[in-house]
Amino acid sequence: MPSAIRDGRDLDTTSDAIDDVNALRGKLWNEESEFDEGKDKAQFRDYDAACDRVKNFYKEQHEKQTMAFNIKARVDFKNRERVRMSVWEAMELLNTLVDESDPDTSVSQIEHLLQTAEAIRRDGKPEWMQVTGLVHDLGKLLFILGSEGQWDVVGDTFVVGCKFSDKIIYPDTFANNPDIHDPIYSTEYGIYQPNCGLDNVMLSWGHDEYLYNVLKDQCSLPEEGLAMIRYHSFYPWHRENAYSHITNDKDTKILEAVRAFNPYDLYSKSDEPCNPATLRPYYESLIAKFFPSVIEW
Ligand SMILES: O[C@H]1[C@H](O)[C@@H](O)[C@H](O)[C@@H](O)[C@H]1O
Ligand SMILES: [Fe+2]
Ligand SMILES: [Fe+2]
Repeated sequence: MPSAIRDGRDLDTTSDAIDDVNALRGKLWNEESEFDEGKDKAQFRDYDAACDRVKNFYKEQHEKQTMAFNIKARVDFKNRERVRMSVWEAMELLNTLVDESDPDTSVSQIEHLLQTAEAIRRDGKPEWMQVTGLVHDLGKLLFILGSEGQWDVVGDTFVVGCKFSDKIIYPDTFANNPDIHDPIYSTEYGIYQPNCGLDNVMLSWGHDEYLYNVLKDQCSLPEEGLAMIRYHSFYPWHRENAYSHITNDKDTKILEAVRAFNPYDLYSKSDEPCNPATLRPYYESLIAKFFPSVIEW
């Protein structure tokens, strides 16, 4: 393995390291993963069979994630007072949240983060991807730091500003979202140009968007790691192939990375529980390679 990847340092600044990542990308993304198949894959994300907690969550989210709300959320994000905390402190703080949108896990958030990272590590993936797994849901801190509820923090994401895709789970629950009556937002392209690319598209506000914006200038994860964070909940795109009319070639490239990450996030939910105390030294050493000791959240 090239040294820059093994050591995991300066991945965003040295072009050698970026070449190393590119050279390995094909290999990494295409290998078969070895998951503990405790639960059959078809049993995950079964929203028909989901309990009322999950159904009510999405009904509320799909009604309230309007374009107006999304603009306000971004303005509030820019103007917020920032809390300073280490990555591990953030993991511990997050542990009080029970995610109402998730039909597949009731384990604590710290366990989910460790299960994801451990599954990536077991498959021999590089350190930057392990640590991406470790932090990918830390955006749920939004709930503790100031959100309106869970509906603007967790759950799958989708595009706002154009017609809501029927590839989003429970598509009928958009019936009470005022944007479906907007003369522009309700059209296929809405405010977007054909194939403008996801960089120019507004995704529903939540833990992915928040964490991406917090970390993009405060870590040395490669572009693929940041994409895994930003788009991991964007199932209508990465699983259902929606939105090809507004995505571009750059998105097609990062889609591979997001898809490579997804099984670790989803299927590790049935793995053995992890012990945070035992794993902490290993992950603290990885955190130190990619993040400053204190992050402004
Ligand atoms: O319920 C889950 C959970 O909130 C995850 O963190 C999110 O990434 C998924 O997209 C969602 O389905
Ligand atoms: Fe998530
Ligand atoms: Fe997750």
